[in-house]
Amino acid sequence: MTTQKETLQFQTEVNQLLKLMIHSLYSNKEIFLRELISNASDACDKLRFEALSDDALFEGDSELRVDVEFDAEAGTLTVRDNGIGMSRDEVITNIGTIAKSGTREFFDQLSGDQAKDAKLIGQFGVGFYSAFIVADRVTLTTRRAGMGAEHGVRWESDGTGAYTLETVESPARGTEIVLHLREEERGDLLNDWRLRSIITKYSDHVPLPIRMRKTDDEGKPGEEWETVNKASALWQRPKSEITEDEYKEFYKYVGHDFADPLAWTHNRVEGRLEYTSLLYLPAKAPFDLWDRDQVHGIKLYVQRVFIMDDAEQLMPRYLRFVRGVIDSSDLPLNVSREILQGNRIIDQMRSGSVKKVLGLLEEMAEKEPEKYQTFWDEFGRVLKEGPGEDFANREQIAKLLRFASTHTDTEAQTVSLADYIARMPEGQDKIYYITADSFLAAKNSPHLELLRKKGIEVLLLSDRVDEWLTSHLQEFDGKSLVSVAKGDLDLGQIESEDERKSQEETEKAAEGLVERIKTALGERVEDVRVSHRLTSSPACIVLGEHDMALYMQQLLKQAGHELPTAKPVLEINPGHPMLARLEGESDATRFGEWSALLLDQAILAEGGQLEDPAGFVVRLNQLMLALAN
Ligand SMILES: Nc1ncnc2c1ncn2[C@@H]1O[C@H](COP(=O)(O)OP(=O)(O)OP(=O)(O)O)[C@@H](O)[C@H]1O
Repeated sequence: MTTQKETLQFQTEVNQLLKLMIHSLYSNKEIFLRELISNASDACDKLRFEALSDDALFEGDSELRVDVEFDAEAGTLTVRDNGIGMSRDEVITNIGTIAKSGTREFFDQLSGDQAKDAKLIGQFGVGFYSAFIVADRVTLTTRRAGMGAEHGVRWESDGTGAYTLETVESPARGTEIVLHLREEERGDLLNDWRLRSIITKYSDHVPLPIRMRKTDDEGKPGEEWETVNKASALWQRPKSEITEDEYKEFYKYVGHDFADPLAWTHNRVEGRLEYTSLLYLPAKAPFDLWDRDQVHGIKLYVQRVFIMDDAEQLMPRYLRFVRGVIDSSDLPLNVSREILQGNRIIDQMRSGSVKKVLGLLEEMAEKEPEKYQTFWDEFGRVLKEGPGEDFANREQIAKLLRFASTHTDTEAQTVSLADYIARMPEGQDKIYYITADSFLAAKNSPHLELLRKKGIEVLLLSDRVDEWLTSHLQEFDGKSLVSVAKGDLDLGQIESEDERKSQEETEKAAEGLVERIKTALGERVEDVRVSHRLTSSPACIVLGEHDMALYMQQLLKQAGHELPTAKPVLEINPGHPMLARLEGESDATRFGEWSALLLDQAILAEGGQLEDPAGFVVRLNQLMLALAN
């Protein structure tokens, strides 16, 4: 049975991606085979998982495999699997559109420079479309496991804008992809030896047989099939027998990555619990890393049999960049996602694996600090979610954190908490930090004035996650972390008795001014007081110790959250000429306007938003005019 052919258009992004891929990946064209085999193997894994609860899906054939064959005369190369297959709707969504999160960011970052773009595509994931690097027409025929033979689907395209779709009779479940090779590729690729060597190079470790036809004495493919790859579970082999290259290739397969991994840890745990884990750190962050709901990269196996992908129970979110496999000897083979929830074995494997990853990072930070820095630059912001998420490992994660600080005054996050403590002068017993919505806002914050003058280092935190981090990490190595923008700034022993005295005197002398400003600002402020932290700015806003930074409040409000409005405390610097001027102002209205200006600019400097920005502008203009006269 064949229905009429329907022609459908690719999503615009697919067209763009196709063009780009053909141009920038040509020099590495043979990877198309790895991509197609990888998809085929994933499809087999999916079938195995679904069949756990419905054996009938195997349709009597549970020996999952990928076959590769070619026809030199027809100029075709075929990759066939007996995996899950796709329904018509699935073909349209999976093959005609890109539904990945991070797609927009990806297109935004493209530069037109082929080498750079090739790297980006690698990170984004090349997948099925890489077939068009070598083929000028691709025919995909598929039938979903469990559906009748009449539900086969044929998809065909020349990779330029549109594809056709028709329903076909398809007795075999799974997917067959026929590549009609470009004329100039045929000589190179339609060759038994060449294809076998590509398969061994890229897919040796795929834990599923990849077969080709046995050749006769003349090197022509015959009727019988033979397995070309090792098809064994790499992670079950002894470490000493696995080469670096094998580890790297295996990573590209499990991690769906194009580039080599940054590091890995391979462990066999024996005793009460038995499992093997092979966990990788990627070198580059994928485009959807910021999506906290992004799938997780751990494949779960039970006694070498694939169970499921993206087992989120095996890695916490703050380690969602980790890729790899965990193979358990203790779980039952018919385990389901539901069983994994709250399962004791899973919990123990998870905490063991987290320890391994943190250990790997710790060792790298210690022995290869430059390499660790590249890791931090890619994934640091994700790791910062750790102390809030993983209480048990808080100390260990805290050791791995890196920050910008006033010590270097650059945006690079290179300072560890231990570095900071090692530099603390005598008398300092706290770790000072400031959070802001940009590095410059943090660096130039008026709150740092006094500390800078005294040569006290302050960590400059400007990642979104930093407020969350500091609300969960209140202590490190017995020293509390203190925001210099919140609460009373307690400098402890750093301040001398004389300084304290002179501060008290200043406060006394300014009592009258403080009262007048308080009255003028009324309900807008919680309190007005003399500042301790300012040396060159006239005023600043201070939040309660447990209040959220103004820029964060802003963000949450924009996202539709209802927040109680915490009123700020205004701190003034009576030594500043502006305050001296204010003090001399006897006109009550003018005094009120000036006080409001002082408050508004302090809010702005904190990254807050004014309730009445137009009023602020009017007041500012009046002031400028007054000065001009
Ligand atoms: N042989 C296949 N059998 C069943 N489904 C397939 C097959 N090949 C591709 N698909 C489906 O098409 C989707 C898109 O494939 P594609 O290779 O473009 O991206 P991907 O595999 O999701 O990610 P990546 O880009 O990292 O490889 C797959 O997620 C899968 O659902």
